[in-house]
Amino acid sequence: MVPTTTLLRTGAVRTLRPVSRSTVALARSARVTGRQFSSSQRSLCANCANKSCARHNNTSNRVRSSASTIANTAAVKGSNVAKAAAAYATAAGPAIPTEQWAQVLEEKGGKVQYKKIPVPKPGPDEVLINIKYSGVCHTDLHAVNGDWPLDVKLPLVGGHEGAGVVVARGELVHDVEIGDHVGIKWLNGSCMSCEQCRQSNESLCAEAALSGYTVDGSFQQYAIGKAAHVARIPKECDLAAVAPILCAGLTVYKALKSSGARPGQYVTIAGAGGGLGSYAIQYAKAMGLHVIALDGGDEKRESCLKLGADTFVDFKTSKDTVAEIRAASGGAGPDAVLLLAASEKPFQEASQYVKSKGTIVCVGLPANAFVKAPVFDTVVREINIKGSYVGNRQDTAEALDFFRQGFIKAPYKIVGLTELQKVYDLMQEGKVTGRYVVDTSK
Ligand SMILES: NC(=O)c1ccc[n+]([C@@H]2O[C@H](COP(=O)([O-])OP(=O)(O)OC[C@H]3O[C@@H](n4cnc5c(N)ncnc54)[C@H](O)[C@@H]3O)[C@@H](O)[C@H]2O)c1
Ligand SMILES: [Zn+2]
Ligand SMILES: [Zn+2]
Repeated sequence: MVPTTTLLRTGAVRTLRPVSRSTVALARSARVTGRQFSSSQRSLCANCANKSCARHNNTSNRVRSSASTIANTAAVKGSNVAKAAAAYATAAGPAIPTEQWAQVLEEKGGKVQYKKIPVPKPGPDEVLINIKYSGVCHTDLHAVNGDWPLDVKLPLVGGHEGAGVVVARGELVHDVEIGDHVGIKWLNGSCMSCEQCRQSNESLCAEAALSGYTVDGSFQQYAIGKAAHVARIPKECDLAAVAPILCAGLTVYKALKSSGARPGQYVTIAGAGGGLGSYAIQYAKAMGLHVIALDGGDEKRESCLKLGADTFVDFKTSKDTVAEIRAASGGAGPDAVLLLAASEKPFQEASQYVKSKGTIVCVGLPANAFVKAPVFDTVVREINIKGSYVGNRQDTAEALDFFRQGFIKAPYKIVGLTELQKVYDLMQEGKVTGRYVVDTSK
């Protein structure tokens, strides 16, 4: 064991308690940044919806737009030449290679392999995205381990927090331009016509395609997304910093909304030092909540308090987490609990400390786990227990807007896509604080 450096978004390098050599190696190779965006980078076109803005009126974009217009017009005419032009509206866009680097999982429980694979072509209602950065979520590790009761595509390119630039689009896509910044999120596509889709519960669609699970995701340089579902990323947002919003940020933002917690109330966040947890602290603070962070170890304590948590409870050293959480919320217990950990214990404990009439939101997905609550308490204390699963397209837009406004500055560490396996190894050991983001160019 040797001392390591833990690099947080501030860019400060601090010596913390000893951790394993793999942490050291990864930390050394990580390019660390917490920069969201500088004011000079803010463009005039807030989210590039304004097609008459200066950015859209530059020559190259005019050429690209006219290329796609020709392609779309041609598609309507239906000639063979026209169809060929329409199928791949890249005329003035960047050259698209036929091969690319990707991390591929060949077998359940195996190691990911960094190798060259073909660049996919978008279908009529899809876009091809040059992925620049992708966050690494614990869900990606569940996919590798195959520990959920849901089949994984094999071979698989994982990843569902991919931020990049549109380089090609199918002939039915009219509202995403080549050059737009978009994100691959967990929900890659859904049928858009079933009852759940009609009610904006797209993640509950029986036909849902899941990025990096049932379809290839963002641990590759070029990924496909359904145009209707890709996240629209404002151009002023740094693509590395915004990547974790596409799952971690979106998921915890929606879960906080589902909890019904109001400004001034208390929320306990279990798993607060991890990826989802770090973002949950920031969203909760931006919503005016008091935050009680629950996680283990000094590195996570320091990170949670730095991100704005009012109290930290250490599940590894506390003699009575229930009593500590109650005390931190003034005795009555927190109004809301977000269960974000990938372990079962917090799911068994939350009903003991949540306030009467409070809400427990289950988000983490530990394998083979159960939620436990005494029926008597649940009834006479009117405890609400619910699940929350990512978010819909509107939740995505709202979560991104919190980020765009500068409220969300959780720590992330950038490493090359080549180092994905090392990130999985650290995550398996519970040693990831905040989020790792992979750079697909390295
Ligand atoms: N519901 C959804 O839509 C959704 C979306 C994304 C991720 N997830 C799931 O959420 C879980 C967390 O994902 P992540 O990327 O944040 O993982 P992560 O590994 O980054 O963080 C998990 C955190 O939980 C902490 N933890 C472990 N045991 C604990 C305990 N007993 N008490 C308190 N904290 C404990 C760990 O120390 C770690 O900091 C995963 O199971 C993932 O699959 C669900
Ligand atoms: Zn995720
Ligand atoms: Zn549907």
